[in-house]
Amino acid sequence: IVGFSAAIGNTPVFNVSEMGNFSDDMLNLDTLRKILVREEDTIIFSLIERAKYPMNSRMYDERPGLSGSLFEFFVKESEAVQAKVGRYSSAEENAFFPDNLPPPLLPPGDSQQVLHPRGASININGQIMNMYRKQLLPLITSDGDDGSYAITAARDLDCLQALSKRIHLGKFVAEIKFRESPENYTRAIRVQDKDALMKLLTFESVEEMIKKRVEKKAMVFAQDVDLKENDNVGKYKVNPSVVSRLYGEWVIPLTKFVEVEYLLCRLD
Ligand SMILES: C=C(O[C@@H]1C=C(C(=O)O)C=C[C@H]1O)C(=O)O
Repeated sequence: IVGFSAAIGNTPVFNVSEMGNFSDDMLNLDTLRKILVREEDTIIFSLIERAKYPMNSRMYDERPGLSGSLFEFFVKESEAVQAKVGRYSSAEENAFFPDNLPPPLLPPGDSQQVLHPRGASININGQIMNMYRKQLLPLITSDGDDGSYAITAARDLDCLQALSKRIHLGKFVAEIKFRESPENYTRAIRVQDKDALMKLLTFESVEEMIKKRVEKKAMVFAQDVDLKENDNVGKYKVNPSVVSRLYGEWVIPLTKFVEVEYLLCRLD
């Protein structure tokens, strides 16, 4: 069952997996883009929270007896409990360790299938984990180890889940674009032309706006707030240009990668 739930402010936009109240006229690019804009806040705040702690790299080292690192153990166990409460019954949620997850305790509600079933199973969390650990973390944390592994792992998981959700929402974006222009997409899908698909789904002006907006948001969210004027100008908990780079180099390209992968199997 492939559901989808999201909200803007207090207004649910899609709440399919829980309520089954999806209607086709709610699935449009405008609405989805508003959801992506709101996800920017979640991503930036989660980065700010992680940046409170140093790198804590020992947490990511293999531990004898754990068959992996302390961090992997934390993510696997957290995902197992979240699976039981139904997290992965929503189509925008993908696990980082999807094998052997326990079933939900409650059966998923009646839910409308929005995505093509083949595309629904696309999961690029391996790539997201790699980017996050190897490239992003060193840019937002200081060197060092303060031993606070439980909280650091929890903050990492918040960042990873926020990034993963944003990037995998690309499947819904792709489905909408396909429905809005089926002839053009069908032509490219039939010959499996990835470059043509990439060109069709790309809106450069939207991407430019996003990169500027997330930098501006980071300047607002990551500043130290003080009652004295101008005391903290230029001091940020997370560097705004890193946030813009995160979007330009990783978040947007990976979202588009998901869109292309989804479209390639849209007609299977
Ligand atoms: C997500 C979309 O598709 C593409 C990817 C974008 C993104 O990841 O933010 C933005 C514009 C498009 O090039 C979209 O059109 O909104």
